[in-house]
Amino acid sequence: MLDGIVVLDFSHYLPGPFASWRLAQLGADVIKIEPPSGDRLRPFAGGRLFAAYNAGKKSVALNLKTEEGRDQARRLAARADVLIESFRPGVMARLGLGYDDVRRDNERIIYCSISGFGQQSGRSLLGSHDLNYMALSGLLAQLADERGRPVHPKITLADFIGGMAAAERILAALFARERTGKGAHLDVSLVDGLAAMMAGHFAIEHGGGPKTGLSELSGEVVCYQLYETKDGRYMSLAALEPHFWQRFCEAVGHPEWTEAQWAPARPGEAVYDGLVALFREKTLDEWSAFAEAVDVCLAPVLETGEAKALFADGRLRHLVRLQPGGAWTAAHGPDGQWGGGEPPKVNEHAHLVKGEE
Ligand SMILES: CC(C)(COP(=O)(O)OP(=O)(O)OC[C@H]1O[C@@H](n2cnc3c(N)ncnc32)[C@H](O)[C@@H]1OP(=O)(O)O)[C@@H](O)C(=O)NCCC(=O)NCCSC(=O)C(=O)O
Repeated sequence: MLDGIVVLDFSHYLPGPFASWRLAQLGADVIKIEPPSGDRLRPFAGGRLFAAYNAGKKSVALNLKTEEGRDQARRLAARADVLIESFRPGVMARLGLGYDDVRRDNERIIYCSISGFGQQSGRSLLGSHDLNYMALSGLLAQLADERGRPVHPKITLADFIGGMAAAERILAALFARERTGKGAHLDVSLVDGLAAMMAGHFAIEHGGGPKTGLSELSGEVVCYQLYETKDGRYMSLAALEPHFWQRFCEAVGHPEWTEAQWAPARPGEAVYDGLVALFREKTLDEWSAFAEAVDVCLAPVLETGEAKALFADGRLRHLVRLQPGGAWTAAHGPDGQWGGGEPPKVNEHAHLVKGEE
């Protein structure tokens, strides 16, 4: 779909590389501009995290603190369709690679600046990371334990939501460019991505409702709840529609619970206590088999390796990649590597600039 679209990606860590990875999956040609020391993500987890989101891209190492490096970057930018950067606001302009600099040679460029708090806000110039965005957007407070303490998630949600938002804006700008012939400067803020997710919570609270969003979805009712199994694992029951709940109650031999779909999920409440006891009668595997046999919106809470196995053997839909020509194929190799092939080595594609000299 994006065959022939060239994305020049100066970004580090996760949000920008995730955005360009999504575009690469749609067929774009992504060239990473890395400092000679490489993307800051490269050293973590033996390079595996970097590999997951950078496979299929090209790497050119440029020292942008030298005139030669900046010159080469400018020449690449003059030929690119999309440029992504995620430095602190002002960094690219100081390097002579800001939007106005690049636009002079390439007025069709779609220039995407990813930042924590936008290019111009009270916090714009402060450094920040994913945990800060989750904290400030109100999202982290929604991941609290029973005592109200925020739970530190083991995945960086703002980075990925922000990366998706960046890819979404880039696609919209490419579409607009088809109609107008004009490029654009996109100001994507990672905290904004989370604010979009929080819009429903903000609206409910603004209208005098709870600060925890919709109570039907926030763990307060028996039909939409996590239950512990005999082997200490958890099942997610999400029987929101009355027909699923009724079918569940009948399938587990408790048709008398049908009327109690919205009963509170509190110890001491008869139906809740009954469900807790019921789920403890079977193991995760036994409940998983039940969930595949009976259509009631029930699914096991899986660990990483278990989930990966489900994707890998096709029982969940594969993460897919669009190949030139339009065929969809699995985006991960047999060794469990995700993203469609090997990641580039630092400066593996140096010829992309040398060829021009
Ligand atoms: C992540 C940061 C806090 C890191 O801050 P800093 O370490 O102070 O970096 P800055 O971006 O301010 O500046 C980068 C500096 O590197 C220089 N620079 C950059 N590329 C090059 C190359 N190729 N060659 C030479 N020098 C280079 C650039 O000129 C700047 O120098 P000087 O101008 O001389 O300083 C910030 O980049 C930032 O706020 N970015 C926007 C939001 C973001 O990406 N957040 C992290 C998401 S990942 C995440 O949250 C997570 O995984 O956790």
